[in-house]
Amino acid sequence: MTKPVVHVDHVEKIFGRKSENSFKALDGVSFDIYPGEFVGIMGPSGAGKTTLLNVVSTLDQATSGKIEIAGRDITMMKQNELADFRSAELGFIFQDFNLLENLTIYENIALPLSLQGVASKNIRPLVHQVADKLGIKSILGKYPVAVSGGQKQRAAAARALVHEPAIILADEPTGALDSKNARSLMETMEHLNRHHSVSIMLVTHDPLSASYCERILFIQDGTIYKEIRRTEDQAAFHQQILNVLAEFSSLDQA
Ligand SMILES: Nc1ncnc2c1ncn2[C@@H]1O[C@H](COP(=O)(O)OP(=O)(O)OP(=O)(O)O)[C@@H](O)[C@H]1O
Repeated sequence: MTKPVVHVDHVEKIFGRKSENSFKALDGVSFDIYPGEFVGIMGPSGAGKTTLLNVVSTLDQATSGKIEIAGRDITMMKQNELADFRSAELGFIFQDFNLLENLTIYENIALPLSLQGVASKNIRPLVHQVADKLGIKSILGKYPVAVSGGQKQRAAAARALVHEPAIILADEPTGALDSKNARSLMETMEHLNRHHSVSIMLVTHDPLSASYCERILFIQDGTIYKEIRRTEDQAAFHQQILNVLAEFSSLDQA
């Protein structure tokens, strides 16, 4: 049987030490993401989405439970091991692009490889290949200030992918884009997932972005409230997502 690329097992995250001030942001969350899956994480504000992304991405530590990525238990790793693991196995796409302004788009995309000590002659074909996949070959020599928001986010996606990580972790990647660029980025992510088997975990508030996923986990009060899978076309899935979000707002009003 295929092993999951992300295995989250009864994870808890408690903020604060003293019992009167402590807050359980994740309360026994378990799920798997299999290689080549495109999974969305949704839920109301304060539900625990960012906390979940932070513990899966090794940026924060779970209080208890186990998280395995690409078969390695990240909850047992030391800080220096985690840094190496993160740069080899994870690709990040954030809302605000996080491109370095004083590096060209080429240099930004090459960064994860340079940090891993890949020789520059080997970097060039890899950057060109990923830029080609994302349709940004023509802007490789430009600086971030000289390209559009949509191109910046494609460059950030290329940087996340260039070292072929086990999984891409995306946090509101369309949050700073207009609707045309948002749609285009999501179509590209869907293409990368379907045709290049890139595994993606996407945290988003946006039902339209989420409708590009194959499966959505809805989080409420630190637990998985519901899981839905795309079985029909995207428009029907979009409607299904809106229906679950409506359940949340009726819970809020109850
Ligand atoms: N460092 C912290 N210390 C204490 N409580 C925290 C901390 N970080 C988050 N929380 C609390 O944990 C809960 C979950 O927060 P989290 O940021 O994961 O929610 P979210 O679902 O990502 O929300 P949003 O959609 O608004 O970004 C919230 O109640 C938040 O106040």
